[in-house]
Amino acid sequence: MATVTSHQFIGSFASHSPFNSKASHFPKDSLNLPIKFRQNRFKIEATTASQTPVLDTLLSPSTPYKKKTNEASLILIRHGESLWNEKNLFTGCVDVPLTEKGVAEAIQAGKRISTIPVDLIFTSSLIRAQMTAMLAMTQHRCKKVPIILHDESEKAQTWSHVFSEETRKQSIPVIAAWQLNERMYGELQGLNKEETAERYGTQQVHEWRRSYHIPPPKGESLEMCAERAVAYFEDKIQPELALGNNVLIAAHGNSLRSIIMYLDKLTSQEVTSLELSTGLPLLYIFKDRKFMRRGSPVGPTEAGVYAYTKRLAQYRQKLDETLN
Ligand SMILES: O=C(O)[C@@H](CO)OP(=O)(O)O
Repeated sequence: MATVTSHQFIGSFASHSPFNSKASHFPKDSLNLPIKFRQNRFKIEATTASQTPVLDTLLSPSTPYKKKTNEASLILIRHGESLWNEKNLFTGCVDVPLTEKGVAEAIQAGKRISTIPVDLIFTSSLIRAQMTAMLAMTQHRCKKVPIILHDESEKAQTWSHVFSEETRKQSIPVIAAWQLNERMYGELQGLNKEETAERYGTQQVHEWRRSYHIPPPKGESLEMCAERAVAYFEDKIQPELALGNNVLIAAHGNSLRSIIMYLDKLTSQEVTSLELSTGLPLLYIFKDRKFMRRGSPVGPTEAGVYAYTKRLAQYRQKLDETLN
């Protein structure tokens, strides 16, 4: 698989959001995704001169453009409870914020990962995932500032330029990608889950919610969701891990289920029983091109999580030395 440096990668992100004005003019395919994105699924786009300033702004020379190690951490966090989780409504791609409980969950998740290295953050384009990533990072002991990249236009790049090298070093780039969005729930969006089960039957609704192949009415099946979320992971996130960059992904129940299915090599049958709690971080180590699941870095198991790799233990020791 082709790899791409952080530099190329972030430069190529600008044109990938169907929610930006440029992208909305592209013709759509049967999934209502702009055809351009499907055709480019495995293609890494070259960086153009006009796409570089945001990257120059946010990635300092100390940020690795070249491989520095064969090991990297990958943290996955499902967003904290949203206002529609609280109301038990199908949410999908509807963009609703976190509840107070969701905010607390995101902060708690941040405490759990506060000594795991993070060089790069990916979120979906939905506010609940972005809030979760940002709130979690307020707890990180590295004290770096997560900064959302805005390269949807040349003006957005220029106007968000940071002029201090020192400040850049204290920043973590955040890339928002629609491909990591929650599965599009079609005509179920906004409906109450319990009422929908009463109307269509528990079995039918369970199949819509958890089966791999069966889509909800006019929505995406997990398989369709995986097609864009896993493709994005393989094309854009995995190359960063391969370069030794530590990555945090804040996304959604189903986009993360599809990514975990890929990481853990689950079958379409096994994934039906995979449930993710809101605000619970999961840690993977990417080493020698393999993903090793390390569970959730929390309380009693924390020592175990750190014991898994020398590199994590060293990072933590360095934080202790700097901050104590
Ligand atoms: O409503 C949704 O978008 C999702 C996640 O909250 O629901 P489900 O649990 O059915 O996948």
